[in-house]
Amino acid sequence: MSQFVLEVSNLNKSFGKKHVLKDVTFNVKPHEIVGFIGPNGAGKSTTMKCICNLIFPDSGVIKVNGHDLSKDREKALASQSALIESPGLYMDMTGRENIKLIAGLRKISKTRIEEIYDFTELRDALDRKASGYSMGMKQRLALGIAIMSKPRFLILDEPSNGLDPTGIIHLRSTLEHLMATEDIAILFSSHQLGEVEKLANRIICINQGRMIEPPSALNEQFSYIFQVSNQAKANALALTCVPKEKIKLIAEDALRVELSNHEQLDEVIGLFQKSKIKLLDVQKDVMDVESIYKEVYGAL
Ligand SMILES: Nc1ncnc2c1ncn2[C@@H]1O[C@H](COP(=O)(O)OP(=O)(O)OP(=O)(O)O)[C@@H](O)[C@H]1O
Repeated sequence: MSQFVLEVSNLNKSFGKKHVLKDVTFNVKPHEIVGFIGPNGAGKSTTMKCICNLIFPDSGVIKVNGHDLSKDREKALASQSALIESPGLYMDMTGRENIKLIAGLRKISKTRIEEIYDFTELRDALDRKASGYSMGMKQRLALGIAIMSKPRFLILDEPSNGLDPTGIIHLRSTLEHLMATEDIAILFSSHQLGEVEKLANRIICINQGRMIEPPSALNEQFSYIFQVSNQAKANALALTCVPKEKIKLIAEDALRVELSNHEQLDEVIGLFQKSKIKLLDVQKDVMDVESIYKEVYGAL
């Protein structure tokens, strides 16, 4: 079993004389939510379409769940699902009929279908025609259908496009719920930088068809501020799993800790709880992604 759900190596793609993907290389690990950012025309959609086999790269290798997309297409595609551009729903059918139709084609169990009904949170609206749904409802239905066959990897191209603020908040909670309940990793592209910051646990950047190093500040997105009953003890405990330079004592009862992943967050909280340190508050340290983005890509 591969340690990655997605491996993209040296992808190149040209449209006519225009070389739009230049040696694009990155990986996605199980259970990661990776945000894919870059200005208009940078190559995000083209990369995603290559991964979904909607267009073919000129060279390079794409492996999904260890299966090479060009050599073992069926297995590679069976491990992934995608929402690219508009959700492919039947608008003159109800939400329930849309789900049942695809469930029938994919031979999905009754229990799973019930889970998907719940996942969409459409409730009574499940029996109304999809044409009357809001963008957010259509998207939840499409997401439910996308995860029905339990893919290990999900691709979302600009999932927050066209959603109002309520829809965006709902999308976030839907994706968080998805991560908590399904064995899945997600790669999503977005221009909503605030959303990327809140949703992704890693960010990858592309510019003019080339992957570029995310600025180190973006990796600090895992910084958490812990307000605790005993700062000295909490500091000593945090030092057992995080290097000294990643911990800052920022107030009498608080410390800011830069973590590498969510597992480390659980580890630190577990250590505090075991040592009976009271956690008065835990907050993700919000950073200004927009200014970092401008720094990387210049004025857009
Ligand atoms: N079918 C196509 N034929 C010709 N050029 C294309 C085609 N698809 C994409 N391109 C070009 O490839 C480049 C990358 O486009 P792509 O859609 O991948 O960028 P993007 O990062 O997704 O941008 P956006 O955020 O605006 O969606 C652009 O210059 C675009 O014009």
